[in-house]
Amino acid sequence: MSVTRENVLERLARIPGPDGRTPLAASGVLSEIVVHGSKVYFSIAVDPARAGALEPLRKAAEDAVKAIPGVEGAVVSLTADAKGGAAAPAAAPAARPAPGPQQTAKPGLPGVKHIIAVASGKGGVGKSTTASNLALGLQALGLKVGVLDADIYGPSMPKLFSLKGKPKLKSGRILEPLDGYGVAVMSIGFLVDEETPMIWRGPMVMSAITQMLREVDWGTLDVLVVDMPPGTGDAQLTMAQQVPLAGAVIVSTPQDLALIDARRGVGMFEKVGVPILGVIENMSYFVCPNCGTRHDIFAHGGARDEAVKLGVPFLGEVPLAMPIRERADAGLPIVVTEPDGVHARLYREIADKVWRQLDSGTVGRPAPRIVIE
Ligand SMILES: Nc1ncnc2c1ncn2[C@@H]1O[C@H](COP(=O)(O)OP(=O)(O)OP(=O)(O)O)[C@@H](O)[C@H]1O
Repeated sequence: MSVTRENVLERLARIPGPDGRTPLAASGVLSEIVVHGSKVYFSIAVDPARAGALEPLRKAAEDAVKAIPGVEGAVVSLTADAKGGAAAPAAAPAARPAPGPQQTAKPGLPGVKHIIAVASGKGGVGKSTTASNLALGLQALGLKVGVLDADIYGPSMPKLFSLKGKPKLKSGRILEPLDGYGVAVMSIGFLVDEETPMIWRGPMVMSAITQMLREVDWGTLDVLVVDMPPGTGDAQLTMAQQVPLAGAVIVSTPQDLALIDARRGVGMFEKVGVPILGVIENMSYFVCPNCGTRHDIFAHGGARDEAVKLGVPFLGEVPLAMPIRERADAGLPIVVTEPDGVHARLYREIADKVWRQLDSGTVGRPAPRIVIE
């Protein structure tokens, strides 16, 4: 028998919702219900302050759905609703600037000092490669670092950190991150088959991210780097709103089209009050490995100009270089496997600029321009 959304709602009508009276199915807190073959996925939006108390409700809903004939698996998670987020206790990192106009106070992660996003307006600009090398660059500064692969549609961290296998369950629902060159890594790629991510949409994406953020034992971290899904659509906006971000790094290539998207990325974070830590120009130029001649294939310098125009810091240029691609694709990130090379140095310098802002609490403010009259 094939399972339908109605079967699921019928079961959920028998369980009292978060107020203890209204049936869960009618309480207006359910996300879209996704039925994929014999598996069912949905989330329940709750006030984060009540998340612990409502865990039995989550479990009851999951068990009820699993009991439907034909259902082989169900994943039900609690997700923070916007109203609840605003009422949540203010445990955000100390260095965090005052929330912007549309930003709500989101509970921070215990033990994690700063959470930063690495984002791009469009796909394929090297966001994940940059995120992994930035994380390792921060580690090279002597910091404790984690990476959360939130690119739910195309998780790359398992490959970039050469990690396979499933995270161990620590206690209850809490997972242990995997260790990639000393960095704590969590990715949806560790948890689901390659085929599965495509069905995660809208609220489901948020629910998966919330779980990976809050139900993982991150330990003590100076920085948690979140590799965002590319683009500036609803999923990205929701994530930027829900994750307690100290700031965002935007990766762009220098072409006009990529820059338009990068500008949208900056706009998206600013809209939700997340400061921009800066822009990185990736694939900025190409140095011929044979003759050493430099070629500005994509019209170099566009991202620096754009950063100046937008009034956000410019963090640095990373060239289009075969060793970066070869090592990234082989799971041997250049910052750790060629630490004395010119590329590792570039990433460390970028990491240093990011860390200085986080550590000094001057996030998102560009360096003052010195004018000589
Ligand atoms: N500076 C660079 N020099 C050479 N190759 C690079 C550089 N940065 C990234 N690449 C390569 O470009 C490809 C895309 O990079 P990556 O997967 O990091 O991009 P992305 O923006 O995260 O993509 P997606 O949006 O698809 O997740 C990879 O093969 C990667 O090795």
